Amino acid sequence: MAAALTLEGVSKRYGDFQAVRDLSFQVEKGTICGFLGPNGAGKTSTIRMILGLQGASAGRIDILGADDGRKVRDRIGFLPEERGLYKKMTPVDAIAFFGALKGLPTGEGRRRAREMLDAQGLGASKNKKMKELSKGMAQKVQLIASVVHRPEFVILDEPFSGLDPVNQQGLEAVIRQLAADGATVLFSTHVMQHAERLCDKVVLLARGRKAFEGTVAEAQATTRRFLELEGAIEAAQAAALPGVSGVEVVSERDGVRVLKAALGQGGRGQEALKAAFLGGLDVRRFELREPSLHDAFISLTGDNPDIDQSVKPTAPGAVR
Ligand SMILES: Nc1ncnc2c1ncn2[C@@H]1O[C@H](COP(=O)(O)OP(=O)(O)OP(=O)(O)O)[C@@H](O)[C@H]1O
Repeated sequence: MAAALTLEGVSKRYGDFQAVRDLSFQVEKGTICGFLGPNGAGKTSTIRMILGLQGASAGRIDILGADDGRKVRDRIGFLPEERGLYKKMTPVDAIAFFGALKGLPTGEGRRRAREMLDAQGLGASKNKKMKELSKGMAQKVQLIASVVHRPEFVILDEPFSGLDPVNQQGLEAVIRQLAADGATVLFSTHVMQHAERLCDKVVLLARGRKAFEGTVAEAQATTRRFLELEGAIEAAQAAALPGVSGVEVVSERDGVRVLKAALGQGGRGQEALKAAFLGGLDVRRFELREPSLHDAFISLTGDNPDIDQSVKPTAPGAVR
């Protein structure tokens, strides 16, 4: 499959601080790629380099056949992390305005705006002022504004942040539809569940370095299955079960613990359960669990994606 985006050995320095290190990955045409990592991992810096909004300190970027995102800006749709549309505009005007910036005639922009707002359940708000919309509605409008010109490549920086679960689901549907219509989508997030459901490929970033590139299933296969056990069981008793390579106490109440027992490579836990019952352990509940992408991230990087990795840059005069 042809690549819509290729990064080769890309790095970004802000003064003495290295935000992105030797990053290489590809996004194939027509696929959905999740760009995943904690806050501060370097996602926004990379996206800005892809768009040509800031130069790379080293390395090469090819987007839609161009060596600079600015050369193909009309073929790209971008939802920035910082949101905000002109408060006094109506959604239709705002969307048409952004379309016009990408070369879409205003009349056509307004027509598409109405159609897309209707499809997103925002028909009743079409002619309100932006400042009268809820945050979730405004975010949907901004997403529509970023894709109204039907770009070949859509880049969304943390598109799920600030949305309630219903709107998050709606956004997942929009992203799927964009790819079904032939667009290539790259979105950043630190919430692994969205990527788990949506992505053909994920690129995991930790402290500016790539920790993994591949499918969600491939990422999950790098980490082990585990048994979740509940009962009056000591961690040491669980650790002694056959095939168990490590035990974590998830919770404990009145001597009843929930334990997470990691299984060795390929382990299915039958031996451990058999030994637990034969040994008379007080097992009240057990479950064989597949690792989530979140588990895979932790095992691949040693980092928790929920923990902010932002480090204050030491360079004098460096500004975000
Ligand atoms: N213009 C800048 N000058 C100096 N340091 C910067 C600048 N932009 C980003 N950084 C630093 O680079 C690191 C990576 O930031 P970046 O915004 O790329 O991460 P991120 O993964 O997108 O996180 P977030 O989701 O919080 O934006 C952070 O430590 C940040 O403080």
